[in-house]
Amino acid sequence: MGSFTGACEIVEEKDVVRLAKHSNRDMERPAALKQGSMEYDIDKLFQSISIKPSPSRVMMGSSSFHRLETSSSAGPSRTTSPSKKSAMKMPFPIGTPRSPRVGPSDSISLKQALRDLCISKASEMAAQKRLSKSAAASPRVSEADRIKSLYRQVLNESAGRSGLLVDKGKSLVEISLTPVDDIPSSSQSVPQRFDTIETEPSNSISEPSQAEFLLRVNGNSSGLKAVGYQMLHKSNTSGSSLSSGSGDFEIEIDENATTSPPVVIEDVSEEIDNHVTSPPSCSGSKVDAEEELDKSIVSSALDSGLEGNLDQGTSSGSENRKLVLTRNIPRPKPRPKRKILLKKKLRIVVASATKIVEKADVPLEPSASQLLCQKCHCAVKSTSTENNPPTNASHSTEKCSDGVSSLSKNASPSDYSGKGVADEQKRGNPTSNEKFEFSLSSKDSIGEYSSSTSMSEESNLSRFSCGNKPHMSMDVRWEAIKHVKLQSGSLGLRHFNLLKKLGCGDIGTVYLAELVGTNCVFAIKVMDNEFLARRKKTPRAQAERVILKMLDHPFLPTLYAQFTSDNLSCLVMEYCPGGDLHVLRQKQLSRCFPEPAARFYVAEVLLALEYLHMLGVIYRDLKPENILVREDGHIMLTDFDLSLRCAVNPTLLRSSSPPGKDPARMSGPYYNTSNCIQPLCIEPSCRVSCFSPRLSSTQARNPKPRKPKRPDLLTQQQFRSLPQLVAEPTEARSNSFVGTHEYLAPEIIKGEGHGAAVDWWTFGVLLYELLYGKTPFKGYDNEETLSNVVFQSLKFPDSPLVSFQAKDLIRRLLVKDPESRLGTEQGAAEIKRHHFFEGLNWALIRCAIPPELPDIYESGATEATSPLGNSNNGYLECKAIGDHLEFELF
Ligand SMILES: Nc1ncnc2c1ncn2[C@@H]1O[C@H](COP(=O)(O)OP(=O)(O)OP(=O)(O)O)[C@@H](O)[C@H]1O
Repeated sequence: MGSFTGACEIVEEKDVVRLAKHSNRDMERPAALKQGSMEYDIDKLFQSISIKPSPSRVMMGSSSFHRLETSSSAGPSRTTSPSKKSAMKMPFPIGTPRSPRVGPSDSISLKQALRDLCISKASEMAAQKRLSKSAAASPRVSEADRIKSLYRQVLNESAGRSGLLVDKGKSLVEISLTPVDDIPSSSQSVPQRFDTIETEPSNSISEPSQAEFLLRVNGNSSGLKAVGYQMLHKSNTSGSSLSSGSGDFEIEIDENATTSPPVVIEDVSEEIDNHVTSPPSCSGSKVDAEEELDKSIVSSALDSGLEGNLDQGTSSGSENRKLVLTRNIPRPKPRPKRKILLKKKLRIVVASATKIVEKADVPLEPSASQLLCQKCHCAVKSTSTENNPPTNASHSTEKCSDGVSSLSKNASPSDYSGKGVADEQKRGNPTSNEKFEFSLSSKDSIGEYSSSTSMSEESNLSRFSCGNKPHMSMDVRWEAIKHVKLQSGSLGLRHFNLLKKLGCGDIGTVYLAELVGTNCVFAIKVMDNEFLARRKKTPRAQAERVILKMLDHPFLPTLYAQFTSDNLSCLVMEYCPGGDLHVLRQKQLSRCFPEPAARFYVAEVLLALEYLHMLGVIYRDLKPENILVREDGHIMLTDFDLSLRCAVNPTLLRSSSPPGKDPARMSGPYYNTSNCIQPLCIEPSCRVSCFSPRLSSTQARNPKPRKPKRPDLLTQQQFRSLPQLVAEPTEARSNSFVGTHEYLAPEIIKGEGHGAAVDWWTFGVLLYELLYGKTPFKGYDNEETLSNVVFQSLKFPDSPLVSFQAKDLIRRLLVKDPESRLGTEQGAAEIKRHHFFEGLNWALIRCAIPPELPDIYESGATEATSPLGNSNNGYLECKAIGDHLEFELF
């Protein structure tokens, strides 16, 4: 292009327009050219060009023109030249501008030709420019596209999840995000954030005509996303919801809720709207443009009145950061009423979430989750130290008919011996886990597993494995154990001073132990794994451990930790200083409990059994020896190695004849019609007597229908006619020969298969023993005892005097046919309704004053002997050999 002496620029369209606009000259233009068209503009431009070419120059111009034409068609040299900055700019040879009217006609035709060329070139370039503009996506276009695509994404997501209606045509979402450095890509993060909102129950979010989501998060940028999610999630779990009928949602999330005052959030949607629709000030690369957009939208929101600081790199925890999700649909100006209402609702959501965090954070530093999980993790962690992790000791679910020595109804009493069972076992019951072993005394537990409708060892446990023990959550012993674990990494026997041997059972020895450096005492059950394996009792130990992990009930033991030290499996449990009911009964005058005391104990046992059954655990080893007395005089049912785990299917019974009217079960004259078992009748007082005076016998014989004290309370009759939820393993069956001779249910002895009803049989035996000081079918020896259980009818001694109600309950429980036994059909609820428990406030029995308080064992940490120490006060049968402990377990 050096042939041209001068250069003008064909400038961009708008400049041309500007030029044309500002030209004061009266220019000729072809009539065909439309004003405002490009041709018109070029023509106008050329009118301002004065060309006076010499012939040579004309030639040159022609050749140049030719070249120009060529290049315009093919354009390799020009368009591909790297030296050209822009295809938009084309040097063009011109001379000093002169009037177009001056000059010969050839110059006019040249001018005309040039004008035509320029028009076509300009059109071409304008087209190219348009193309390149759209490809490069000018910020303004990209904003709109991006926002639209985000909106579509969001709406699609939300529509898919919560059934929100998507009005693609009208709705537009502007999403202003927190600092860009938090969010790598807005298109990635936005749906995620929105998702957290949409995880709320769909029915709680109604489609608003105008919706505005405003999340404010106080916190640093790194934690922002997680906190936001977590809190929303928690608010979800807390049952609160984001709801709006009006369309405005405002959520304030304050990470430092305790320190930061609530922030007033104002409506910024309008400002954001304005910003989005106005072109950004400048643009660099596409990414820059998007970042800029994000920043500018947020800053626009801030400028418009939002409090806070969006300093991206330097924000501190105390600074407020805002996360604005605005779903913006054209709407009338703000409606403050709605907003206030919703703000309140949503604050509740966030407040509840915050509360959870605060609560979790309070007790101990490093984190809430640590504390929350500690209660379960203490066991979990200890498990990790186990040398022998639990194996799957699942029992088959099929019914085994030959698993035990089954006694036919015609069998002679002499056949009722454990030997037969043992022989059967030896013959090889493939489903049996354990050999039958004779109990040494009629009160020793018999443990022999056969088949059963039980669950696998660890199956169904996951829901408990991370469970807390809410009723013991304030127990300092959790903290003590956690502290030791944190310090030492794991818990072991070395952390305990063994103070005293509490008792020795079939599978282990129980010690009173003090956690070193604390005043916390525990009962540690120590089991020798080798011994268990040799005696094939490992499954029993595992069963017990699994069940203990599940429990969280005031009348059942709390398992604080479990670990294996030196091949010794240890269960760290709550210590009961009151001994067991067997010992306690021996201490009573005439070796039996007064009826109120017996009623108190069996009532608590009944609640424990009910809970176990609901968990799908059939206890199977009820006896006074396994009922321990806590420090506060209440009971604790222990020893689960013979328990059976099985599935429990809660069923809703709707009976036309209320259970209380069942003639087979409830026909006794004392069967009460007013026992209060519904929570509505609970009186809100603590330390109440859980027994109220019974009806006098005349009253009882002629029970009058009682008026409910309050009209809003259901009468017992009405209550009974309501559907009843039965969550008992009523269908469970086992053929194992387990239990204690004097307590064995007839169906176990007969080997007919047994279920949860065995616990109601043993419950009857227990009540009998507590009241009479002996079991009902005790024979000269075990054989005779078993025979009596199956054949002998129930008799009551003349002394001590026991109420009719007590005898009636015992009679109904000690029904030999399990199908007719009280409790078989509806579980504990049936038994609770018996007249014997009339007036008992079941819900508050744990607050009732127990019959007696035990003498508390003074642990005396200083007197205690550590198993690793030198001194031995005679309590312990263990000694330290280096780092190892030697136990005399049995
Ligand atoms: N938490 C506890 N607090 C106080 N004493 C306890 C505790 N747990 C168990 N004991 C005592 O230890 C003795 C043996 O405990 P346990 O019954 O658990 O052993 P076991 O081997 O399972 O017995 P079993 O032969 O009945 O299966 C019990 O008689 C009881 O007196």
